[in-house]
Amino acid sequence: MAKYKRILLKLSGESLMGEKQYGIDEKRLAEYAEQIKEIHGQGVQIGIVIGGGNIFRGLSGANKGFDRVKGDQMGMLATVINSLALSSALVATGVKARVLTAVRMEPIGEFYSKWKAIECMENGEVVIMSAGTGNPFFTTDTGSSLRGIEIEADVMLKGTRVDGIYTADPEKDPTATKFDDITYDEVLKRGLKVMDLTATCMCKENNLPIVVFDMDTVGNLKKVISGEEIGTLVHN
Ligand SMILES: Nc1ncnc2c1ncn2[C@@H]1O[C@H](COP(=O)(O)OP(=O)(O)O)[C@@H](O)[C@H]1O
Ligand SMILES: O=c1ccn([C@@H]2O[C@H](COP(=O)(O)OP(=O)(O)O)[C@@H](O)[C@H]2O)c(=O)[nH]1
Repeated sequence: MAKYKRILLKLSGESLMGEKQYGIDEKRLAEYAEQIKEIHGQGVQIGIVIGGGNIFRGLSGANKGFDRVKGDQMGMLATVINSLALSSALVATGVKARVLTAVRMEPIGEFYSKWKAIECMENGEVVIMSAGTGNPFFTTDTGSSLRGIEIEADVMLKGTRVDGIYTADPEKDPTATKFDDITYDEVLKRGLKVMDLTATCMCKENNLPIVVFDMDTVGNLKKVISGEEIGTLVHN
């Protein structure tokens, strides 16, 4: 029995690289698709936002001399590439999936609207909402909080490569300890960098709970959906 009726799943673009240095690892992509298929089979309505960090990030482009706005637009296009790859992998497993875009680019994807996204999910399609918010100076974390709130998701599941929120970045500080649950205020007060501030504030103001969990371990998505307490829950 699934704990949630409708979810917003945020996937990291960087995790899509798997063992590679750049781009998309087909094995990781297929694992994601299989995990999503499993929970789709339980009747969960699924909206997905995927990052683009495996291809391009506006901020790192700006550090190399790119115009920031153009760099961010390149990053948004990178999320469209990842979204198309994920939809293709989902369709290959037999799950209907549709890509919506925050910037008009038919026929690559239909232009996003809340109503279209909900209609598709209610018809059993997985909806992948690409191109972030459509605006520069935002991240896909903020894009996923925004879409999660818009589509009235019960929870935002941030699937990443660490198994929850720690007192400090666990990839840099081996002494960091994990929270089972934490308030938005505490995340903000401690300056924890697992999500950007804008995304955390939006979830706080709109009461959208977040679960941060390790998506790269196969089977974890199903555990979260079943209500197993893995990862870290962020709440008011
Ligand atoms: N306090 C923290 N707890 C957990 N992870 C953290 C923390 N601070 C920074 N991080 C980092 O945040 C990353 C997760 O965010 P994510 O958006 O998936 O990564 P990326 O933006 O690199 O794709 C982790 O890889 C981790 O190194
Ligand atoms: O609303 C958005 C979402 C994303 N981006 C750009 O797209 C890039 C890729 O997204 P992100 O870094 O969030 O991907 P992830 O870290 O999840 O791989 C970002 O660096 C930004 O340059 C943007 O400009 N506006």
